[in-house]
Amino acid sequence: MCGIVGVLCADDSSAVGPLYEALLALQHRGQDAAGIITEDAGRFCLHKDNGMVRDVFGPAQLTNLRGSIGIGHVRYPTAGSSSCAEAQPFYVNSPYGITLAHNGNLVDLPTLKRDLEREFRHLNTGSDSEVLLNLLAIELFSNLSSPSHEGTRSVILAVNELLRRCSGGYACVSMIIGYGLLAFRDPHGIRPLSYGRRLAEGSTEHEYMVASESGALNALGFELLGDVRAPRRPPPRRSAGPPAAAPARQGASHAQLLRLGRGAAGARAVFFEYVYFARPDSAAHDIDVVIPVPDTARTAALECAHALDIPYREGFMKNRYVGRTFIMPAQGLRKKSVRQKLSPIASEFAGRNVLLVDDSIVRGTTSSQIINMAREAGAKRVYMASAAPPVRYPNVYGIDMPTSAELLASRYSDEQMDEMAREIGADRIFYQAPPPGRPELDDLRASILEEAAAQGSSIRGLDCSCFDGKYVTEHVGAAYLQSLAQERKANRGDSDTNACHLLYKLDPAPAGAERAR
Ligand SMILES: O=P(O)(O)OC[C@H]1O[C@H](OP(=O)(O)OP(=O)(O)O)[C@H](O)[C@@H]1O
Ligand SMILES: NC(=O)CC[C@H](N)C(=O)O
Ligand SMILES: [Mg+2]
Repeated sequence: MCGIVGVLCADDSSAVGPLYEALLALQHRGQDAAGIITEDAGRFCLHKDNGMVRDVFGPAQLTNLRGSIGIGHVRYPTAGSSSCAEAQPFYVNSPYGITLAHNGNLVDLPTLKRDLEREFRHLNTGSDSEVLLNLLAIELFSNLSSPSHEGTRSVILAVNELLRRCSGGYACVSMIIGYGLLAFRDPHGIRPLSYGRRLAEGSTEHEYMVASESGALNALGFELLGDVRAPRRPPPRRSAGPPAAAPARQGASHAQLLRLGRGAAGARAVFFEYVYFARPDSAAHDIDVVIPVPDTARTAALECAHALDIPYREGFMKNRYVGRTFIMPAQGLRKKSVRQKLSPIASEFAGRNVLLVDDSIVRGTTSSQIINMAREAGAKRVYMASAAPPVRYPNVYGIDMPTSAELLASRYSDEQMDEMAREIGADRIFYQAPPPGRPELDDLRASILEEAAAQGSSIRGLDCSCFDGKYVTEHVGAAYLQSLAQERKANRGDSDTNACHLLYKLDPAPAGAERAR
């Protein structure tokens, strides 16, 4: 998923504080690497590395990040490797200085890389975000050097051209030396990006923030102004409008940031950005207790228990020092971390029939471990429920699940649920499903769109490709998915090696930290 943030403060204020705090608020979107870049008197100050935000930034690093404007990133790798060379933001020095942080995934990467080679750009990593930055640089160069395209307009033209060239899911924040802060999203609006403002302390001037989630804005006291709009469709070649994005020029009116695009109709968010509720199931008669799989599933489990009228109990203690397992980069690490993260409270399981509720089952790593733990703790029968429907198709837009082979549900049809339950050790498995006669994803769509509208979001459609295999962009067909699978096979060893630094960080901290109190 990755988390991105951009901050534009009043001239004499420092951007690094809000950037750092926003990254902490977005930490759950990426645990692999973190980075912040600011601009100070025409120079970029950058610090990035592998690790969690608190590990990457100490007082010394934060002090060096001077300036009133900056962008930041927390990374969950979906392209290239986990190497710290691919931590973000990325930077190029021509035209001017440009830096970019990206959430999402580009499809058709080989073609874009070939194009860049032809245009004499050097790529130093396997990251698709570096490709995006170089495309932006090329387009800025051709537009900024045209005498008829001045300032903001030339930046908008450049972004429009980039949108035309790139397929996939991408939400980006960028800084251009001498121009300011820029934010844009892919034409389908697959990845989220919100923006807001607050009054600078002791001043009547506003400061602005763009972030992957409105939660980061709320946490820092920014008033939510809306989503960064996705253009209605990929704009035609060399067109000036509608603008997809606008820069906030340093020294110029901050209000320019408000012109962050038009025409959000059709914006399409990916369902994984939302938590939703499971419906009661007819098999509720012998369930004694509903137990959530912390953290994300709590809301779904609570609603499920309420609807089934069965007691809700917190049956797992969560180790607060272990992060999200699904976004860890290697299967061995994910498996080990589920055990480190959750431990069963025996009295909640002993002699009971339990319904474990999770928000989703993807590879089945969490469910198989959790079910095992529930049995070890003395549960009589263990049922497993997923608030999301079966995840059967790869995600190519910024979630690291590029092959169907690794997805538990892809190995079983709707008629083979008992076999699937056996694979993960459950007595039965339940998925969110529509009432008879209703199209499969209707309820799910309706509930997410209702909640999004209540939050003032402009989302009108959802990318449900993981459930139905329908991809909204071009280039994603059987051949493309096949090539991703081959690439994944070739790179598997890589990702396990790169996970070592995370194992190191996860292991020693918890016990020591607790004892120190
Ligand atoms: O079937 P899997 O491949 O295991 O993936 C699904 C699990 O991963 C996520 O949890 P995660 O530990 O990442 O985060 P959380 O603490 O927010 O629930 C999600 O909430 C499920 O529990
Ligand atoms: N999860 C993401 O959004 C990843 C961004 C980018 N594709 C990377 O791998 O760094
Ligand atoms: Mg979970």
